Amino acid sequence: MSNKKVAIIFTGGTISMKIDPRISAAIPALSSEEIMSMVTNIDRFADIEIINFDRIPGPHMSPKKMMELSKIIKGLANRKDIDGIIVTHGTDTLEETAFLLDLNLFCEKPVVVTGAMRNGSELGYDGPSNLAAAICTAISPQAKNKGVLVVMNNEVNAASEVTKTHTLSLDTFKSLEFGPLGIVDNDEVIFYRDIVKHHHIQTDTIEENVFLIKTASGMDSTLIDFCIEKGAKGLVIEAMGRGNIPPTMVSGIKNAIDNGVIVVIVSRCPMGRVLDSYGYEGGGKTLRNLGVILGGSLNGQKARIKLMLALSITNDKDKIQEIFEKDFYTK
Ligand SMILES: NC(=O)C[C@H](N)C(=O)O
Repeated sequence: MSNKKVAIIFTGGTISMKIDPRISAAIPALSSEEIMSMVTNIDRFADIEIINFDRIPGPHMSPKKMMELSKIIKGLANRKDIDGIIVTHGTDTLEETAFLLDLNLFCEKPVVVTGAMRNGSELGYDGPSNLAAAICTAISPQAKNKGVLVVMNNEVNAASEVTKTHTLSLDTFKSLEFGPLGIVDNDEVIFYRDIVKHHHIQTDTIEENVFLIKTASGMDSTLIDFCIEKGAKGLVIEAMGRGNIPPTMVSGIKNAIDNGVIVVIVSRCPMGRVLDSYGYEGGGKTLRNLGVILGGSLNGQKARIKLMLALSITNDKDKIQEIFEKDFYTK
């Protein structure tokens, strides 16, 4: 029986880096061929097609580039000879790209995002083992129709749930609230649970004029008003707890909504969803009455990606509310 074929799109990140002795710091340096040469025995599992998209660090990734990536993946997914697709990525923004792809792709074939926490000059470079686990996932029939998956440290997580939790641990990608979907063990993927609620946003463009503001005690409306002045189309507020903000920020939210800016509320807590359960000034109920949208249990950076995609298809607040809240809120 012939091998399955996997396309690997290299975008950069620590998985592509080595330490430059002149500056004693990691920079992009490894070619995709050099990286693949360290993934030993892979020819027993799959034929690999390499696509060199870029060699940028995670913080250099942009929503525009994510959309380019999505387009390339759509093309690959339509090819009969490709069984699965892998994206290598800097871990700093990996969850944002993975989530954008998850929302934008309608693809039966496995799409897996991976990276590395240690660069090619460090002891215990984890790029090759993460790539090996990603390849095992990409060729697995069980990984079909699961949405975009993030595979690192032999854990399989859903792009819609996973977040980077640790600055240096190899075990940094966690689905804090619900746990991983599965594991890679003995070159095989084993799934333990599934995602029931998949959201999709069909678009080829992205609205970049969307800002993210985190709340902290005593903050006022200065940053919100600044975003409105700069012509923001959307605003994500990382609120406190269940979705509450300091009373001094309420005038900014009102100003934003009066100016047609779509405002989505998420929580700065790492787990749990927002709800309009508090009625005091700045509480979720007062924000809801002003017209904010509830972002469920998404973190700020993911809610921003979703709002950017939603705003590329409509400016209608009710439609965007439906995009965010369907399946998660009944009233
Ligand atoms: N581990 C990593 O990939 C972190 C790196 N700063 C990046 O995102 O490119």
